[in-house]
Amino acid sequence: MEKPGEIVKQLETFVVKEAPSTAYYVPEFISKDEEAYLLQQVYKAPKPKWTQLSGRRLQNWGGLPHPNGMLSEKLPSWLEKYTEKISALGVFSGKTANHVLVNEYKPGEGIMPHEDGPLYHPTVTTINLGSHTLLDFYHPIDNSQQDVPQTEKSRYLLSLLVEPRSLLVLQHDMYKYFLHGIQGVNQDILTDRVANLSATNASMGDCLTRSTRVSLTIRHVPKVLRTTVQLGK
Ligand SMILES: O=C(O)CCC(=O)C(=O)O
Ligand SMILES: [Fe+2]
Repeated sequence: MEKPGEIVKQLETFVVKEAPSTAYYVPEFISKDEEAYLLQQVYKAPKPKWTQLSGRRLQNWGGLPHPNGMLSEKLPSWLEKYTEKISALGVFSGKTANHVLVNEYKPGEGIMPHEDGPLYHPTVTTINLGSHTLLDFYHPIDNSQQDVPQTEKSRYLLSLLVEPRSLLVLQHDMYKYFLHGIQGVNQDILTDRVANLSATNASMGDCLTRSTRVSLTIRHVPKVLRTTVQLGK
């Protein structure tokens, strides 16, 4: 048995050594059948479950994270299987993930560089479905560097190639210090800035065409309201 809060040994072998601390990249974390099943479940959700944003649409499962605490909702069993499997890797300090954000990106869509903020345990785990993407990492804006232009280009650090069926785990500086985003493009040309390239099926110089990608972003929200919802009272 693992001690609570300890990262399991198997996960340590998947650390991306070419990136700052800490990114784990696990190719083929789930099978093709599991991928098809998860996509089927995502697309079974009723239309109002989707929120359309600019550049992506999303489903929120588990409750809405809030500074005063999340009114937590039980996850559906098709997600619970994976929140439990991933939590058993020890990435949430012995706690179990209680929140899942499903993001869908069509080719050409993406997400602006951002931080995930203080409402979550500082670990994000992502199961990737349907298409690859490149997740790009950026230095935060440094206001003391007034003479150096602070553009996305100058702040860009590296990218991680996430392939379908892979698991990505980000902690420490890769979660807390660097910003992450996805460019809204149709194709990705792989350069030597793809830090996990040697752990993927791709090679330097490859041009990968995006199709629709669905990501399951699995996290732990520590602050939960201890409320029993009583209907009809
Ligand atoms: O789709 C992804 O992998 C990234 C999503 C993300 O950054 C977020 O939901 O905060
Ligand atoms: Fe994010």
